[in-house]
Amino acid sequence: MSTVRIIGAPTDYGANRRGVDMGPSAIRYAGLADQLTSAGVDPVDAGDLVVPRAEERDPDADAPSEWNAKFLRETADVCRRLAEEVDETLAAGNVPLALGGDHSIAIGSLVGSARDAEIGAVWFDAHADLNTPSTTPSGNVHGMPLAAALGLGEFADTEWANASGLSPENVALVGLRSVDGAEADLLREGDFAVYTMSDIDERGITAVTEEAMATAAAGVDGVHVSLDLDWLDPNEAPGVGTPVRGGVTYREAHSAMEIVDETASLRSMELVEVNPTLDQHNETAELATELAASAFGKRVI
Ligand SMILES: NC(=[NH2+])NCCC[C@H](N)C(=O)O
Ligand SMILES: [Mn+2]
Ligand SMILES: [Mn+2]
Repeated sequence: MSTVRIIGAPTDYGANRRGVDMGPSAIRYAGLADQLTSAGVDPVDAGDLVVPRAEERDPDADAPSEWNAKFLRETADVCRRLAEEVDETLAAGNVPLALGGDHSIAIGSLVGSARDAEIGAVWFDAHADLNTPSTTPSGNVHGMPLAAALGLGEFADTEWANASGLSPENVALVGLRSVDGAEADLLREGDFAVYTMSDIDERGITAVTEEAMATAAAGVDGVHVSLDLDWLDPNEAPGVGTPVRGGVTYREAHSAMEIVDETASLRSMELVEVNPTLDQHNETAELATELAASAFGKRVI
């Protein structure tokens, strides 16, 4: 039985709306450990990383002055510690499951997962999260983690560049429907495997997810699955800070996570962007726990 180590990263530094730092608690209270147990894995809870309150900090401290990236120093600090936890979890032969927090924590998951291995990544998200401090429309780092972990643009000068055994040919983005101008250029020109909602409409979630997982897994040691809850339609997942209409349904989401399990290449995973202050009766957190269970092998019979 594999052991899944839960690591909470209660940040909201990277998001425009506060409250996503309560995600790890909400996901635990929604029954994450029981769901994982019912999936046939053994959950171990590593607790939460210590994350200072945003109120204690200056959003612009230490970042190069021309950079539009709020709380970058704080985000870097959390991600450094998360990367360490993820790396140690893998070294012990276990599977890390990080709980956000906003999506900026993915920098830490990706860097940690890729520290001693070549990895791929599948990004289930309405957004591409490929902005950099010069292309971001918002200055919110949760719109930048994939660019940061790949060392794109200004991120080439940071500790993350070349630190990671992750390259664009092994990155698949699934469910896109809100992409900024510079991100669209990157996706058109780059080596990424890109699946918009239209591709899901045309080809079906099963074919798209199978191809995404196969592309991410090709020639590498394993795949990091990053699940941003705003990937789902806001009707299913209202508790997120940047909802976008037209997302995947409840059943499509489960179907995709079942394929993640069947591909048997899952190395590390994260559940991000659950914001309890925007949720209804914790249902988005509950959904996150169910989807994790599907990804780790839960079936009806
Ligand atoms: N992880 C997320 N929810 N990202 C939303 C990003 C929104 C927008 N593209 C931005 O860069 O500000
Ligand atoms: Mn998103
Ligand atoms: Mn995201």
